[in-house]
Amino acid sequence: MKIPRLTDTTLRDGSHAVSHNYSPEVIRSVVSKLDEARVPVIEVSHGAGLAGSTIQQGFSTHPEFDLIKTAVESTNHAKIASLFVPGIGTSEELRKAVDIGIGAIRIAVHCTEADVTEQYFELAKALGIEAVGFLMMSHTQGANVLAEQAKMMESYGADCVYIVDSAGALVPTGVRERVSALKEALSIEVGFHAHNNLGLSIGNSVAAYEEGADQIDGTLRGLGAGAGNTPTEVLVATLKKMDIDTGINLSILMDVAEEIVAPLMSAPIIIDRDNLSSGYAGVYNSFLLHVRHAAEKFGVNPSEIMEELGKRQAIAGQEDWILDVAVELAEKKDLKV
Ligand SMILES: CC[C@H](O)CC(=O)C(=O)O
Ligand SMILES: [Mn+2]
Repeated sequence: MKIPRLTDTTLRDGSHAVSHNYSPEVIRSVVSKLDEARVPVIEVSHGAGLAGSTIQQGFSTHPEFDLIKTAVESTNHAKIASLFVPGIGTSEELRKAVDIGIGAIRIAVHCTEADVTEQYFELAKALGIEAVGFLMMSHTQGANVLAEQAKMMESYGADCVYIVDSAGALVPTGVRERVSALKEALSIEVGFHAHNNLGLSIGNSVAAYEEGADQIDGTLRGLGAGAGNTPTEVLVATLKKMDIDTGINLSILMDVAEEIVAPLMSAPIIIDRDNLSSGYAGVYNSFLLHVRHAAEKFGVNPSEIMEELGKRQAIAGQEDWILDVAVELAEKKDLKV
């Protein structure tokens, strides 16, 4: 059986769950442990990628390049990756991150927008780093559309393209169809990134692996946007049970998850009403905290906001719709009274 390459994104996707509040000390301690455990790739950046620290996405407490530098300085083996969303980040930040020492960039777009990534794949390859494509909100499109989009990324120089279940809305059959379509269409690697809104992050990651996914994401304790991600330590344990030895030290992972990451969480990530309704409606997970704030401010039910955003098929970058929807629902409620 092929051994999948695991990327731990606690220090990127997890950033959404801690309101982008990572300190250099946290970065140093988590990266050192992941490195010691021999996790091959560790992603570090604002949750929305390079230059994501904005009023719309949420400000980071510490300058992102200081955090990335700390990460690079804390590794002996692992590759440090960052996320890059075209339009949020620009070539300037990509160059700067490469100067600091990242070894991979993960270029994320809504899953029908691959054509905007060309210049960034070309730049990443010209700068000599690994370039990975991230097809966000992959549940919204069928396998053939995703395969076409992935082929575009391949033609721009991508080394791997991910099916990204941003809303945690996919079930194993949907994951299988999508991953196998990419495996068939591409000659490069295929990856899978899960969210746990339907409680399927491990099951979906295993399904992706069984369809041939070469790269799989996780986060310690599942710390990530919304319902969180595939817990890295649980994934490693599950793969071990399947006789797939990733070479990662499970006991170190369990310790860092328990002793360093769990205390960062204001509350454990559970599949509560908001997370389940978000996954069920197919709403982007990083909208969760914004939806909760808007619901509280305008006195409406977060699930209703999720349902409406799902109907409108809101995508990353359309966070301002959350307020629009909350105001409209509040007005309707007032009319009824
Ligand atoms: C804004 C980037 C986003 O959080 C990427 C990601 O992890 C996802 O879509 O799930
Ligand atoms: Mn994610």
